[in-house]
Amino acid sequence: MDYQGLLYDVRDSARRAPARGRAADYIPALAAADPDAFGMALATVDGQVFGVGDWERPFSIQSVSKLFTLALALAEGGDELWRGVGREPSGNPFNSLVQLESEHGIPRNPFINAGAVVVTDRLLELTGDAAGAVRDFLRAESGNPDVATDAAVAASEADHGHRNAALAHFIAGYGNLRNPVDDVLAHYYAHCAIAAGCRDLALAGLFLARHGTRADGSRLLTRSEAKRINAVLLTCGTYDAAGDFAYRVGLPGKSGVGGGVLAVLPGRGTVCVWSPGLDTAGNSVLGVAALDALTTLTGWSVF
Ligand SMILES: NC(=O)CC[C@H](N)C(=O)O
Repeated sequence: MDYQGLLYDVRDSARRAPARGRAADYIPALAAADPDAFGMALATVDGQVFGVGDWERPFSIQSVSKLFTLALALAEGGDELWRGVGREPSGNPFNSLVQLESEHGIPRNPFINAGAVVVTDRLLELTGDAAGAVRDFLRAESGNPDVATDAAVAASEADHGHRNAALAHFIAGYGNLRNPVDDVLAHYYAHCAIAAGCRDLALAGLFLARHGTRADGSRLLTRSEAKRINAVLLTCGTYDAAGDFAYRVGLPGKSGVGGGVLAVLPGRGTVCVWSPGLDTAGNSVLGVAALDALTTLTGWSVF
């Protein structure tokens, strides 16, 4: 398979998308990103990685981090996690408050902000350093020691984080946080504000394509846990656009408002694409277009 040629074809196809979207501006530190920038990396289960465009340039991983917090919290603490967070699509925007009250402070799934706050809380309880655990995992799997939190982005998030603070306090009001709200939010912002490139994220996501096995051959998750994370990614990983993402792309995937999307090709590899222009749901316009082109050209959808 000519992976490099495939990536060029996918990039050319994505670039024909009629719109570019807009960079997220509710986090001011992200607003200046060029909506036309584009990078893509494809990693294979044996650890080879191919790239096109700005595939090594670090960007703010934002909610792509939620995939790693979930995997690490399950690896450390097991199924007990699911007592505090559900596994159903929310059908609401990623930062919505509306379901929390009627559902008694148990967020719908780990990939909306409310759910990720709960997962961050559990990972903090289990490790003592939730953001550090995510950063260290990304470094280890990518082999890139430069993966780190961008302190300016984390501070910008905290300064404009009224919605997330409201979500976290609301959850705490129902007794579903075990650490002080401010500590949980600090770790949440710190893992969202990690800067990493498409190459790093594609390599770091490979454990999901390898059915739970890490780059060094050790096991992070059981085969069954990895399968389940892929299922939750497919149904909930792209917020209230998860149905459209399944329709167009047909892969488990996680997006972030920095413009990254990490998708899993089970048994085959991973793809990470980055372009900061977002659609109204908060997913990268060119990123989704590229993944659509990839699965259309190759037939690699899970369906
Ligand atoms: N969807 C996202 O990427 C949102 C993450 C962002 N850190 C927030 O809390 O709003």
